[in-house]
Amino acid sequence: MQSTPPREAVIEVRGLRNQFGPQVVHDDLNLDVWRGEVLGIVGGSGTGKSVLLRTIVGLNSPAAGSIKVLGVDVVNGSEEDRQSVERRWGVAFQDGALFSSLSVLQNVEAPMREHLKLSENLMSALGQLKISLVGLQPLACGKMPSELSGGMRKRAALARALALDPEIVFLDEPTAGLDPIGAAAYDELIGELQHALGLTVFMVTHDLDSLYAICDRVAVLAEKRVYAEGPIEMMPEVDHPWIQEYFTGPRARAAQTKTETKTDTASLES
Ligand SMILES: Nc1ncnc2c1ncn2[C@@H]1O[C@H](COP(=O)(O)OP(=O)(O)OP(=O)(O)O)[C@@H](O)[C@H]1O
Repeated sequence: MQSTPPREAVIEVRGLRNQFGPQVVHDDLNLDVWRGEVLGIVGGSGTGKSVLLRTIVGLNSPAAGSIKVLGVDVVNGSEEDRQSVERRWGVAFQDGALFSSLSVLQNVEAPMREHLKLSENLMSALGQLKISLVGLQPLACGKMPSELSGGMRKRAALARALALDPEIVFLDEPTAGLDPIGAAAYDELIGELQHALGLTVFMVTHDLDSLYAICDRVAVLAEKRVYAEGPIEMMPEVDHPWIQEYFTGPRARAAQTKTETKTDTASLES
């Protein structure tokens, strides 16, 4: 009998507290993210989803607690350790946060320029590869961020997040502002990349379609902590008003039906 290999936590958050003045956003928050999973972070508006992401990637200093990413303490560890682990993750923010004065290719090259010593030719070739990996046409390489559609900007941000071949990708509201077809295409892309590259994906989202389509697990923020975590199918059983409303409401039912129909069609085709 084959035994399942033990799960490896690539992110370990313990006793996290985030506070802005008198406002406590997180209090004793704990979370594990497993290697290779797509984890969806959900919760009502203002529950601190983005703050959690920003704290893990070092853009916000917590009031208390520890965070280990790939075994490195990114809160209390040395700057050197932090920098070494930073290269092993990529982040794509909601609005893309691309450098407006750089072309798409230059944006994707930027992390390589900062962290690697590569020739211009190699950097350009790798940049073009990442850009094609996210489904953008070669023509997009020379465009400026202001010349891109919202969906293209998100893909360009993803290409930049993939620049250093990361093990973990953080996505903040990746499908926000996309039309349903664009959002579904983006979900598919994330799913494909996750399988092909063995990525761990930490995704803050409000999008129920994404949660049903690509997330292995969800973690729900409520009451200043991770109130519930597990496969999405378990969420309707959680006794919390927001979780009940979110996961059993008409939008959740529609998203679930959509995924079931897609799975049925796929199994008929195979
Ligand atoms: N730098 C900051 N200074 C002060 N307050 C902040 C700061 N960053 C976030 N907050 C507050 O922390 C709370 C959580 O913010 P966050 O953006 O993480 O919420 P969210 O769950 O991502 O919300 P949404 O779903 O609406 O995007 C909010 O009340 C916000 O105003």
